[in-house]
Amino acid sequence: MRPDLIVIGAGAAGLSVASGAAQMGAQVVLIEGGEMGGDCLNHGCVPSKALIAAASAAEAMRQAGRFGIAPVTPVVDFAAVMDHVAGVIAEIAPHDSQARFEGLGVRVIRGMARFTGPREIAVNGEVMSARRIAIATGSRPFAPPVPGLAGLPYLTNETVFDLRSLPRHLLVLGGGPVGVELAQAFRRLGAEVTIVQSGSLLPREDPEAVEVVRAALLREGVELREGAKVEEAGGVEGDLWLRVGEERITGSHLLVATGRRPSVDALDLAAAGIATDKGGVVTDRRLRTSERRVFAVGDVVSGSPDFTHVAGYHAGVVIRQAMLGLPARIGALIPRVTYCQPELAQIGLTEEQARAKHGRVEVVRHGFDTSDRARTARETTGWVKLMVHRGQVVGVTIVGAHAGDLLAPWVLALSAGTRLSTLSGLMLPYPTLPETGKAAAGAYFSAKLFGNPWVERGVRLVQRVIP
Ligand SMILES: Cc1cc2nc3c(=O)[nH]c(=O)nc-3n(C[C@H](O)[C@H](O)[C@H](O)COP(=O)(O)OP(=O)(O)OC[C@H]3O[C@@H](n4cnc5c(N)ncnc54)[C@H](O)[C@@H]3O)c2cc1C
Ligand SMILES: NC(=O)c1ccc[n+]([C@@H]2O[C@H](COP(=O)([O-])OP(=O)(O)OC[C@H]3O[C@@H](n4cnc5c(N)ncnc54)[C@H](O)[C@@H]3O)[C@@H](O)[C@H]2O)c1
Repeated sequence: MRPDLIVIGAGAAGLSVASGAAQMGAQVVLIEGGEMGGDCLNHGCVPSKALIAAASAAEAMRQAGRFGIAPVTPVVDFAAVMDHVAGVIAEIAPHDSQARFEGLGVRVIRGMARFTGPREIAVNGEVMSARRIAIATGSRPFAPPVPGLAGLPYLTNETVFDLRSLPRHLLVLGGGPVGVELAQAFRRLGAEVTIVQSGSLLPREDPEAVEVVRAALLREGVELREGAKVEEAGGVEGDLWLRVGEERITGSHLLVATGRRPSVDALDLAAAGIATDKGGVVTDRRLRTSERRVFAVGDVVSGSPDFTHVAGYHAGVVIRQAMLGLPARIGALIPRVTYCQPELAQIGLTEEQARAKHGRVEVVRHGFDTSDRARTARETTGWVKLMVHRGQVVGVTIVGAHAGDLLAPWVLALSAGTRLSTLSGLMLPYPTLPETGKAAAGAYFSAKLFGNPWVERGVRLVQRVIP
């Protein structure tokens, strides 16, 4: 039988394409060369957020004094923490499992796939073709060509969640989202941690928001080495070093978190005539590759940011086209959250991007220190920042506790083109954190209304005429 669709890769992107297509009645073959669930379930979002949850429980014990509860230094059973992490993965795994997909009518093949022609795939010695193919092979951690690094027993996101004992001193090479989230988590669990970052921390994010995160990391004892060019790495297991200039930065373990590279090598895309560049598979905005009936989705797409929600969104774009024959293309609005504490969330343009694109931009910032709910929880660090161009919000940055959750109404507002006046006029329950976003929207108008001589003159006039 010739299937309607072959999906290569059973991570967030491939699983979403395969389940959607199968549930719409298509004949689907899903090929996975590693673990079902891919990076997000096994080595990415799920274990990292489970570790972060354990770490924040430990930190809450240290910080309990602000509530009148005796603060304690937590006794961390690291192996038990890692059991918790593994337990969360195991709880979610059935959703991504071979059994579930077979139950949906998908033929699941465990093996590495490669192209043998434009729409022909070989796996485990079997050659098959399909009307359409989706490449969903994701990405792998990338280690920079630092002399000496390749020979060291370093960790990546693929191995760090297998640790059974807490590193004494974790060196983290790379200060992007992986580095920052894991550095803080390990520090809170009791390790010494040093981040060594070539530029500044979280370089894609609003520098003012990053400053709030930086201050929190430093306060908690994470050592930061920004602007550090690592020239050499060396040492032996348990005693490793990174050389920056004349100085050796030492630690017991090394986590390399210096970015990702698309997983394309095993696919032999040249055999299919599918174009790639160093970012991955080249697609148009409909996610079609240079071979029009072959799509690419998720991390493997060149120029697309690596997020699970992007992978899921890509799947929808492909299913609409491949299953229903409807036109669909990817949009430009991609939210993102770094789950350090305080969290850092972004949708649309940052302040710098908004100024570069629109020139005249009004920026409104409202602090959580004005939120009664934040005060009750003693979590008043951070703010909501709105970038407004001609009355329309073009970007939102939130840094603070629960920033990721607080982003949701702004994702809707920016997607729907909601006017700021609608947002400032909302009645939100008191006391809740989203009130801070509403207050930021209100501040945009109050700056124009209060103390404005024209408004004052108008009010005086109205007061004279109304009974
Ligand atoms: C530590 C960490 C934390 C993260 N946290 C978040 C987060 O909080 N939120 C978020 O949105 N994103 C997060 N991400 C990013 C997220 O994990 C990825 O964007 C997402 O997993 C991409 O899914 P994918 O399906 O494109 O690729 P993958 O999950 O990489 O899946 C690709 C699959 O294809 C298989 N494969 C590869 N080549 C072949 C082949 N030739 N034949 C057969 N199978 C093949 C692989 O084995 C793999 O299972 C995190 C990433 C990391 C590393
Ligand atoms: N919360 C989330 O949604 C989340 C969390 C983790 C990862 N992710 C995704 O995974 C992707 C990969 O994350 P990442 O943090 O590994 O990559 P990244 O590319 O975002 O950050 C890596 C950092 O390492 C630095 N770096 C590179 N080479 C270096 C060197 N030789 N020495 C010192 N520093 C160096 C870079 O300046 C960069 O800031 C992210 O871009 C993101 O899309 C998302």
